[in-house]
Amino acid sequence: MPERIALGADHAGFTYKEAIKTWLEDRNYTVTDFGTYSGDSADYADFAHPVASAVETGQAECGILICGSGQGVAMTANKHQNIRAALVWQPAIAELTRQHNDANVLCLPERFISLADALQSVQLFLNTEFEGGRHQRRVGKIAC
Ligand SMILES: O=C(CO)[C@H](O)[C@H](O)[C@H](O)COP(=O)(O)O
Repeated sequence: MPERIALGADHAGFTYKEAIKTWLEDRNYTVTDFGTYSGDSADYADFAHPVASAVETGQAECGILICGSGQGVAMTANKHQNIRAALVWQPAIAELTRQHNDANVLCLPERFISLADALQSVQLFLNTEFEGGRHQRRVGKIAC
């Protein structure tokens, strides 16, 4: 299970990023926080690229990104090779995207998910194994 987590958000994900960071640190995860560091308006790509790069290079074992809808950070992170960034809007999807997609970046929409569901999604994302098997074959076909 991952221990080193890269974290990032724009202004619309800042509040949940801070809550998720506290949740992770309370559980002894090693967190690298790539910002943003306030609620001032910011551009999601400026945080999604560094998080995706950290996962790509192995600095972090997985990433968590938050913006208003989750879409901007997911689109940005998925531009990176070997990144499978999953937009998650309820906890069951977090579990499923680990089991079936071997997702390595969790993308959350702060404006459309409760904090309780976001934290439960983080917990499931970090503690669910990839099932492999037929899913490994399918994941292998994603990269182009
Ligand atoms: O990428 C997004 C939308 O697809 C994110 O939700 C952003 O956080 C959002 O666009 C920010 O919007 P704002 O009006 O600048 O607060």
